Amino acid sequence: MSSVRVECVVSSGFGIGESPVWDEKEGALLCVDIPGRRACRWSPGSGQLQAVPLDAPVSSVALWKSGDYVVTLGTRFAALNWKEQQVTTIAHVDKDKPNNRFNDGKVDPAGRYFAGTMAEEIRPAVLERNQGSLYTLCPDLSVVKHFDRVDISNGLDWSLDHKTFFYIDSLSYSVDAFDYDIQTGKIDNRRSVYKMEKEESIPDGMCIDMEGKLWVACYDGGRVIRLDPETGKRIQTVKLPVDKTTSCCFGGKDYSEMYVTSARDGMDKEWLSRQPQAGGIFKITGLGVKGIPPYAFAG
Ligand SMILES: O=C(O)[C@H](O)[C@@H](O)[C@H](O)[C@H](O)CO
Ligand SMILES: [Zn+2]
Repeated sequence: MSSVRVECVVSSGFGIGESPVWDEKEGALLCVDIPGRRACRWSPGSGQLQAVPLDAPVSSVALWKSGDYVVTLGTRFAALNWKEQQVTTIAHVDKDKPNNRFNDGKVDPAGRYFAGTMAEEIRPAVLERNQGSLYTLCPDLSVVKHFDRVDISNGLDWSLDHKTFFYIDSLSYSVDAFDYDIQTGKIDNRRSVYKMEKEESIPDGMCIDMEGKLWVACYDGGRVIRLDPETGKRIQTVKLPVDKTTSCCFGGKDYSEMYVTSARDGMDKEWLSRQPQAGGIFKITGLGVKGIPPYAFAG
């Protein structure tokens, strides 16, 4: 058994840190601060955290074949030119729902950008229910809506054979699977593959490893858990020193390290004084399993 080590690598408090993505070309970790309205890039070499301020809550960031990034910003899909700090709107969703915003998003193995929406929260996990939908931004820049009546659209990833799409609507306390058609990007046959245990609290961001197992960040659970979607069993738990763990991805050399984002919003003074690293970014080493590189938007 390798020895698992958890280290706080960025302590500058993210309101809600989210959407960690390893940018291999830059050797850096991308992520966002949703209420802080900034897209961030952290370089392990220099330890430098760069940030691009944006004009709306930014909930996910993805690589783009063009060399720019794509982000979900408010209820828009947008292009982000990092160097020029310039944002261009690509498409607009939920136009009839002014209180909505995008939440988590990720690119599928064919280069489609999947992202879902939710009503803005009154406080963590408290919001108007059923307001969200799941969307895809296709490489031809058209948008497809898969379904609505989502509470908090969250973690997503695809099986290694691309035949299954995994998805989390946080307030269902379940990790779900759909049949996935990589040719068309269509999803079908929804079922639950894991029900959260009480102490695991709310399922949030998620990623898959090289063995096809799922890692889920547990919001208010202070941990990431490794699940076998075939058996529906939890295989491993890694605890973190903060309760509001929001998402995870693999990165670093050969995708052998895991990065975990966290949030500090919704914590009072006393809670924050017990968990001063809340809102930080954590690196986990020694997991003994690697991840896979993120896909880039093909538009
Ligand atoms: O990180 C996210 O995905 C949301 O934007 C957060 O708001 C939390 O998930 C939510 O509060 C937990 O239920
Ligand atoms: Zn999330």
